[in-house]
Amino acid sequence: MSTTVFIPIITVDGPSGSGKGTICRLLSQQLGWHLLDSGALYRLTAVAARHHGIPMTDEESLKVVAAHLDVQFLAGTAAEIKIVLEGEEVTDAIRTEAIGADASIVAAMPSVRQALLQRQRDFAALPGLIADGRDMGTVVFPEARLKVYLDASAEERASRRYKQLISKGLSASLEDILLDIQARDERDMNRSISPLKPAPDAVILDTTQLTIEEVLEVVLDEAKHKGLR
Ligand SMILES: Nc1ncnc2c1ncn2[C@@H]1O[C@H](COP(=O)(O)OP(=O)(O)O)[C@@H](O)[C@H]1O
Ligand SMILES: Nc1ccn([C@H]2C[C@H](O)[C@@H](COP(=O)(O)OP(=O)(O)O)O2)c(=O)n1
Repeated sequence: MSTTVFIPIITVDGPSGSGKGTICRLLSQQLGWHLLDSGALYRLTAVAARHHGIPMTDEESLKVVAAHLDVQFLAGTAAEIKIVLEGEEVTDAIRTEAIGADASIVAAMPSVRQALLQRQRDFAALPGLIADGRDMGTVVFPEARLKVYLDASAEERASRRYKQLISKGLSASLEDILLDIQARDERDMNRSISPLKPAPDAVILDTTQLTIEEVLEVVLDEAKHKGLR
């Protein structure tokens, strides 16, 4: 007789700059669970395509790139995960706004999403998984015990991104970032496949006026309610 092992999963979805990555890293540290940064897979597909000279319009070739991504997620210092693509470290290179925009374009292609689906599900392992993305609660892990949807005003999200870039010593324009965020929201929310939207059973949290610590506390409380800690 085979038994199915229950793997606890917390999904965290939401638009760019809502705080998903930050909260997911902290949750993964506090609970000691695995972490899936699904956005990184779409970013890596865009970077690999650029390396191979494939235009972001060529869905047939992009699907092949996504299906054969040669990537390793290596444990680095603290919560930092080192990402190696085709033997080259790309941890920072995949985080630019330009790659974010390309990722959002390839992510609207059904065959690219299909090619990455099983790879994402394979991250589920004991003692548990924190899954960060756009469709974690709706499509990839619909059985997750706790689903969180983080949101914040576009202006607040742009301001967070702006501060993040400036603190890294990069130059940035707040207006350009706001326009980029609005364009990405529009594409991610209105695509025909797996659009960004809260799962019907998601806990929706507007973080515009909340600190990172406050958001973490609410999510940890919800996890406790669901018997996850
Ligand atoms: N509640 C918050 N209040 C203020 N700044 C935040 C908050 N949540 C996240 N940030 C900051 O906003 C930036 C973007 O957060 P991030 O976690 O990368 O968002 P996402 O993964 O949703 O794109 C980071 O610099 C992070 O420190
Ligand atoms: N599960 C996911 C994760 C990301 N995407 C797409 C849509 C996003 O605009 C890009 C980049 O995602 P990522 O989470 O890395 O971006 P942000 O950190 O939120 O700016 O990938 C997706 O369609 N589905």
